[in-house]
Order: sequence, then structure tokens, then C-alpha cells
Amino acid sequence: MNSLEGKVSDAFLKEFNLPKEFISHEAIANAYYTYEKCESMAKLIKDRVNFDPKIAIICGSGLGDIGNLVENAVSIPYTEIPEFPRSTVLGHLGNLIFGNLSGLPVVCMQGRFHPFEGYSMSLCTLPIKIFKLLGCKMVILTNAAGGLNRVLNVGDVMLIKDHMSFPLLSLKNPLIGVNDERFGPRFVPINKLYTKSLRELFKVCSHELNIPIHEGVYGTIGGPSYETIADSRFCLTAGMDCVGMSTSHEAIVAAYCGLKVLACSIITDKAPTDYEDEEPDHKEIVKVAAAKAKDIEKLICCFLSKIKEDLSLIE
Ligand SMILES: O=P(O)(O)O[C@H]1O[C@H](CO)[C@@H](O)[C@H]1O
Ligand code: HPA
Repeated sequence: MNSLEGKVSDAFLKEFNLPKEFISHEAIANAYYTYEKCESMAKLIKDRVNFDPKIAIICGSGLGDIGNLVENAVSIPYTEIPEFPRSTVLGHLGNLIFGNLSGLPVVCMQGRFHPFEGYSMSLCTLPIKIFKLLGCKMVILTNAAGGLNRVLNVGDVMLIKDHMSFPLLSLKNPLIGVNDERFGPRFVPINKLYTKSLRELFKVCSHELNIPIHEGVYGTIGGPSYETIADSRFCLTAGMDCVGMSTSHEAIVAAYCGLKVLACSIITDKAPTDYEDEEPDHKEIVKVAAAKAKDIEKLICCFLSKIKEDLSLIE
């Protein structure tokens, strides 16, 4: 029995009318963080910061410096939030930073949770539900990713227009389990997940700042191993432009909770597609992401200043 199982509420087990051995791990994990528990976590955070963020930003590997741009910042280490997961991956500091960015109230997550760390999908996406309860209207998701499409070079920014996720396609979905309609509906359409109008606005920023960007499909693999050559070739043929181990499930929970989503990748390496290609290395990935973070930071700041001019874009 894992530690979460012991805490599953009787009401949940009764609803299924089955012994808990018949319930999937995802459903059990999901049931643990009830709406009420998320509400009390959000309240605890709110009492501490006394701040109402409108936009949440999740920083990918090596991209935590975005949080350092936040003005009048109040920071809460994850370790000081009871029952909040901990960051275990290099390049993910583990702080929530509240303050203003480009004149808008934001919460910035310096460090995300990945399924390969051993966290359930619902735990990886718990922060999104808390952001919703804190009053956020949209999330900006960032990540480090390996380029598959050969038009993508190391250091490029790719705006995500769609995703394909092996975990999600194979019933590893954060929404599995008893649904609480207060968060969102049972069935969630995701064919318009990465809001087009917001992507267009991001492209305007790209032009204004003269920072060229690509637009493409992000692929999620489970990790923590990288891809074989055969995996990469398959992913490319399937339509993925780049590949990483995060983001897609966060985007789905955001859509489920009624939050708008904008997501972008920094291409930190070329996913190997030939037997002679170099091996990806996480330390190097973090280094490249940090070195190229300025472009994403400028784009996000410009994007936020445009949202500020027309808040109806995220209503
Ligand atoms: O997606 P982020 O958090 O940027 O991290 C990416 O970098 C790590 C691999 O080097 C994986 O965790 C992958 O998902
Ligand atoms: N593969 C998978 N995940 C990644 C990569 C990669 O090449 N680069 C950064 N995250």
C-alpha cells in the first residue's frame, strides 16, 4: 500500500462500491487532493501573501530566472506549503513567487513536477488547480525540449500550437477518477487548448522584439530516459516537432479548470535521430535553457503588457 492509499476517504471507496485494489492509482491519488483540500491550501497561500494573481507562469528546466523579474516579489518555498510536492530535478528551484510582471499580478512557479519524479499525474497538476482557486485566469507554460524537426535549432523558441502525449494517450491522465464538477467537467475538449488569439498576440511580440519564433507540436514522453533513435524517428513521423517530459498534462488540467493556456518551448538540444548523434545531457540542457532564457523572458513580458491592455483576452 502506498502512503496515499491509506488516506483515501471512505466516501470515495463507497462511491465505487469496490475494494480499493480495483481502483487505479491515478484515481486514488486524484481523490486525495479534494476540492476542499485544494481550497484550504489556496487559503493558506493567500493568507501568507495577501495577493491576487491573475496569471500563473510555470518555469521549465533552467528557466527559473523568469521568477527573478517579478516586482515586489513575495516568495514561498514549496517546502513551506504543507502537502505541496517538492522539486527534485536540477534546474527547478522550488519556489512560488508572487508579484507584478509587466504591470500584471502573477504567480510564478520556479520549478515544476514531472511524472518521472514518481509523482502521480494529479499531483503534477495540483498547482494548476490551486492557481485556479487563487483566482488566476490563465497559465503560461514553459519548458526545455529536444528539437526533432530539423528546422529547429538549439536556442530557438517554439510556440506550442498542439501537443501529443504518450502518457495521456495511454490512460495516464490527471483527470482520471471521480470528477468534481466544481473544478471542471467530466469530458474536456482539447482541440482548441492552446488559445489561437493568445498565440497570435505572442507572434506580434515576436515581430516587435525581432525575436523569431517557430510554432509547432510538443510531444510528451514519460522519461526520465531520453529517446532511442527509433523513438525519435517515430515521434517525428507522428508529427511531433520537439519532445520533452512535461507540459501537456498541465495544459489539460488548465483547460479543465477553465484557464486559458499559452505554452512555449526553448529548444535546448537536438533529440537524436541518427546513430552518430550526441547523447542529451540534462546539465547541458539546463545550461542552454538558462543562457537563452532572456528571449522567452522578453516575449512573456511583452505578451503580458499586451494582455494588460485588453484583459478581456483572458476572461
Ligand atoms: O519540461 P521541463 O520541466 O522544462 O524539463 C525538461 O528537461 C528534462 C530533461 O532534460 C525533463 O524534465 C524535460 O521535461
Ligand atoms: N528529450 C526529452 N526531453 C527533453 C529533451 C530531449 O531531447 N530536451 C529537454 N527535455
